[in-house]
Amino acid sequence: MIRFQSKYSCKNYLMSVCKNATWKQHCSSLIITRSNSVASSKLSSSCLSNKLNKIPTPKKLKSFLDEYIIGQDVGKKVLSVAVYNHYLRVNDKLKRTESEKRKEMLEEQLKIEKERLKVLQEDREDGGIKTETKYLDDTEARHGLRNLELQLSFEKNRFAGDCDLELSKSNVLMVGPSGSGKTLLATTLARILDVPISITDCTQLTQAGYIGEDVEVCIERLLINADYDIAKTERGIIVLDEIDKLAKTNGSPGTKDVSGEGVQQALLKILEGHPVSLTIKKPVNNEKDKNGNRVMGKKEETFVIDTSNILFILTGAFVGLDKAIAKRLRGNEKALSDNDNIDIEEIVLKNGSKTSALSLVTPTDLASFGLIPELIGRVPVLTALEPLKKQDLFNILKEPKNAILNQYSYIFKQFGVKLAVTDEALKSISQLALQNGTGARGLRGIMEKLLLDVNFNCPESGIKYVLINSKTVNSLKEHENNLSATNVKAQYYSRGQVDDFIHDAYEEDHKLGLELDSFFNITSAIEGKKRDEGLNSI
Ligand SMILES: Nc1ncnc2c1ncn2[C@@H]1O[C@H](COP(=O)(O)OP(=O)(O)OP(=O)(O)O)[C@@H](O)[C@H]1O
Repeated sequence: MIRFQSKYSCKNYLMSVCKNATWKQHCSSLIITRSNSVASSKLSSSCLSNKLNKIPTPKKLKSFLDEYIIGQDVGKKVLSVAVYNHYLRVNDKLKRTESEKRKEMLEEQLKIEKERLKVLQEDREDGGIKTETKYLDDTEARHGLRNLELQLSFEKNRFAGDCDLELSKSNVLMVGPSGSGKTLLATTLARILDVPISITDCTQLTQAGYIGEDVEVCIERLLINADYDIAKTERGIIVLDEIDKLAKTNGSPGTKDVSGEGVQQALLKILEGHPVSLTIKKPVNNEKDKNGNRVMGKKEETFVIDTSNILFILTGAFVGLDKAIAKRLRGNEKALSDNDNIDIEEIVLKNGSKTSALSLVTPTDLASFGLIPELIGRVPVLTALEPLKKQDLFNILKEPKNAILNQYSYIFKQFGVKLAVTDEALKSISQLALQNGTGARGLRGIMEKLLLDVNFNCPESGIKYVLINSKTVNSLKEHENNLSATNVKAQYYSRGQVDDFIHDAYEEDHKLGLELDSFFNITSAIEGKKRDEGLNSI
């Protein structure tokens, strides 16, 4: 913020520094109060427009993540710190640029004010005052000059001790089994920070010039998700999913690995931070067809996006990496299992605790897997997500803000059915998902199968309450290999059978029974009140 002593000096100054016409227009609309005039110049606010106003602390970020993501404590912590530091760095960079611009502006302004003071003094000596400077007196001009000098010296000393210090970029690599929450973590962070995000599947990418998508497509998607706002794009998050699929292959000598190593090479520049020029067709809806109907047209436009402030989060399951890590550690640690099953290897640490082998991943392991050292070097923050255990899967069904069970209960509520699922049933569902080895991703599929028949039967049928208990899940298990046999044994109740509904729920899940009891008590109390009020109003 720049303080000016008078509207005159402010307007004059802005006119002198602004070369482009729109700025001149802004200058004339500035509102300045004469006492302690503050020109909230749009010039400085434009510098700040791509700054995150308040970055939540790592602790706050983690507690936000806790509301949506079950387990993965280490991953959440690492990511919270990395993201916090990344945006501190982004803001610091912007503050420095802004400070440089301010210095230039203040220096220019000082020059102008000195000139003015000179003219004023000459006028006084001549005994007359020129019209254009009539409301500036000597004392005010001196005050203004002093104020500007103070501001300039503040700006000059602002980064005095740290002017050679440049914080380097910290992209993140997250390894972890499929369905453990890697993408969910990144998208939740973007939502908390209110920054745009794009997710690109690396298996679609190829080296420029070959059939497939060029690496720049990830920036193009981010730009689209940021509504073509360059400033917003430049502080967004890009997730490069399935990065492990880009591992170098030991193909026959002389053949080019255009979808593996070639893509890794192409990613280096954008990961490090470079301006990337994109020519894309931007939709414009101001075109009309020959019948006068408005149609969505497309206009080719070129955007230059600087990737230095974009946070890249690379994710991948790295199948087999856990076995390689366990093998490496076998000399000094004891690997629990040494078989080829789909379970992630666990390692017993010296202190006796167990951890997934993936959480002990090092850059060397990644290089042996097939990532090129230059890429690994550009992703200094490395973290691993743990395979989800049965209890985690159970919690995922029930606890997060966007819990799967809440989503289904809500759908059923839309067609007037109260859905209740016992804890025993949820445990059996978690067990099934664990056996499938698809992590939390499998939970939704199981729920879909389980509720298909119920969902088919209930709407507009007179059924008001549905109970899913362990018998229901067992009946699904019986039909496990038969996709057409969806006739699961759910319990259905009509409006008059609410007591049976609560009683059956109590039988398998006492807590659920209590919850239903109090739910129906409250509901009937509300209904009673509504009835009474209705009577009173008659
Ligand atoms: N830790 C978790 N807490 C809550 N929900 C989770 C968790 N992990 C996964 N989920 C659920 O599973 C779904 C799939 O998770 P996500 O896409 O994040 O997996 P991923 O690790 O990226 O898998 P992939 O490697 O296959 O892409 C999410 O939409 C979410 O509903």
